[in-house]
Amino acid sequence: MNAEEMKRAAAARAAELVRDGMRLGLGTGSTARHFVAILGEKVRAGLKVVCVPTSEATRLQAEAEGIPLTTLDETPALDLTVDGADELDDSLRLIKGGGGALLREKIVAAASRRMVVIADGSKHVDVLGRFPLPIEVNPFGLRATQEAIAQVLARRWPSAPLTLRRGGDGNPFVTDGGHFILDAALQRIEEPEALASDLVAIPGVVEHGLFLGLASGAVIATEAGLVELGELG
Ligand SMILES: O=C(CO)[C@H](O)[C@H](O)COP(=O)(O)O
Repeated sequence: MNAEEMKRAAAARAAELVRDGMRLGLGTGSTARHFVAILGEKVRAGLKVVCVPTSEATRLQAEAEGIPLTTLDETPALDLTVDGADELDDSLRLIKGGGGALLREKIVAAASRRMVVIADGSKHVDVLGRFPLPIEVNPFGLRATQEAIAQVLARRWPSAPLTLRRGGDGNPFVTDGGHFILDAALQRIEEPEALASDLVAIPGVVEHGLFLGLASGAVIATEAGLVELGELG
């Protein structure tokens, strides 16, 4: 199986968890895109669900698929969110935000009774951190916020690069919420919980890509087949 086939296989397994009447959170990224496509087929075949997308990109795809959408204002509690991840460990701790949707992804995951991660085997790691940690910040006071983050990181990572994410046009990448993203190349995050609480204490930090205690299960597609972690049902 190539990478796309693996993503599709993980998405198809997660789609088996969907029942009539469910309120769903729809993730963002190339793996979540497969899930939304499969869900669209089921909706067109008669499945009744309402969904909250985690990004404008996912909203557009879901609309094109004919999937009924709602908002967290109309539907503040969801049954299940299915989303991809940039990394996950055996304890279902995640790094997310490679696609820049971490803020809405985290709000939607937190509003869901269950969050199931879908990924190919390359995302499954022993220790989080090889993927640079996205940190979403308010553009106001960017430089001051960046320096405050660098000081916090320097306690454990004395020379970790902290880079403002840019789009293809060279301008700063702007999230759906109008914020910027700083990517922290940390390599190994031995204590993600401690880092998470340090980051949220910095004014200007809107959210970070450590998803801790949010995922209840994962479907990981490998060459040898599907591996399931945690609880799917
Ligand atoms: O967090 C995300 C977007 O903000 C994505 O879930 C993450 O980047 C994984 O994407 P992909 O499935 O394309 O590898």
